[in-house]
Amino acid sequence: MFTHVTPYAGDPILGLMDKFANDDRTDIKVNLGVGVYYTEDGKLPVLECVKTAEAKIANPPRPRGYLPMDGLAGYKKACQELLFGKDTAVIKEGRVATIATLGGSGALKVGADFIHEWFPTAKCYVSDPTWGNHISIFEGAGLQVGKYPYYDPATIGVKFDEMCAFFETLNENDVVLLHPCCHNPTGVDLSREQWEVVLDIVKRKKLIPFMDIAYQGFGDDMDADAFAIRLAVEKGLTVFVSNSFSKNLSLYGERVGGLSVVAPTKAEADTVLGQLKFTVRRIYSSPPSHGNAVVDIVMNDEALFEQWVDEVYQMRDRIRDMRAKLQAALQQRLPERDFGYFTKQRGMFSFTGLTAAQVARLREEFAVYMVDNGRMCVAGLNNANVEYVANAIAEVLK
Ligand SMILES: Cc1[nH+]cc(COP(=O)(O)O)c(/C=N/[C@@H](CC(=O)O)C(=O)O)c1O
Repeated sequence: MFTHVTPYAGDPILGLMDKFANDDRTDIKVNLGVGVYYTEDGKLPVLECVKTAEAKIANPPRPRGYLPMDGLAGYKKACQELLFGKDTAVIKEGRVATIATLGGSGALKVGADFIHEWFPTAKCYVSDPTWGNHISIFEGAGLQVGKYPYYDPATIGVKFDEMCAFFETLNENDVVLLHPCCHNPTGVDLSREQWEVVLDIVKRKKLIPFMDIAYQGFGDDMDADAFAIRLAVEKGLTVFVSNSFSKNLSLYGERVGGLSVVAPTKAEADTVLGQLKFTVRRIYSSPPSHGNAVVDIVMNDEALFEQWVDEVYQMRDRIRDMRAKLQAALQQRLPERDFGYFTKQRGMFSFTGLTAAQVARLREEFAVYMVDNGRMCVAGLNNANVEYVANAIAEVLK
């Protein structure tokens, strides 16, 4: 019956979790693979603000009825205010259609399905490289997916002129998938000046910008990290924004994300919201109640919101500290090389330039796990393992 079905090769990122868990070497093993924040003690944190919210949810116990297809109103309000700014015109004018989704992944899927249904000739273009699941999700929704020039290993920067020239060749309603901050996997972002240029091209060519922000707060700060999103609104663009609370609320398994679509008019936003709800209904019907409740409580209580922002910045700063320490440790071991990219790159990841063979040696000889493309999740480093990791990288680079 299923003999024609192709075996699944496994996911290059999530597959590492299983390999790491099954690695029974007892001395030291370091997980720099999946984009998850670990504390200095190497543990997944439960944020204080989340503990408070969960205590409220637990007492008195709440029934777990179906949520609306688009999620709790407070959850949607939180997404909009984080992405577009509190009390902004676009929100007051009712031009943002927002739904709660099953993580950022669910937001990308609902958005991709919506685009394929209502813009059937649209193709999707992702940065080269990008988060691998971007390609799978949009192809799975039926869109053809291409790549636009992005990362330049020679400069450890962006192939900006090539990127702009490529955008000039695209057709009306083609989708360009953009990382507003903390680019995955490179950690290399566009400057504010470059965003101005790119979004002017997007506007003139009538492209559909789809901005995927999964690390808000890990770059500079909550508002600065949303600069590109707010600039798109300022330029009068229709923009799709997928957001994730997996990392900045450390709620990976609760599947908390959002999809927002900024429309030209309230009437169009309302129509889009209806179709987004219909798309949710026919994929997973409604979002999970616990994650929705946690986000609603944390984001709409002033004190808890402030506490949350502070906890995110503590995570951000610890990652920055680890970037500096690893860079110094490697520079000391291999002074002839330039490891400046560790502190130039931002967010959770560093694109090391290590080859797949070198990554394999790190895993096999040193039990240091990274994604095959050389991406390192810096949040897996701590003061107990950073020297060990530097030794291992220095060895495979010799
Ligand atoms: C850019 C980006 N967008 C969306 C997601 C999905 O997040 P979620 O809200 O959990 O559905 C991730 C997850 N990235 C990490 C984990 C993964 O691959 O799923 C990663 O890159 O390791 C991203 O890195």
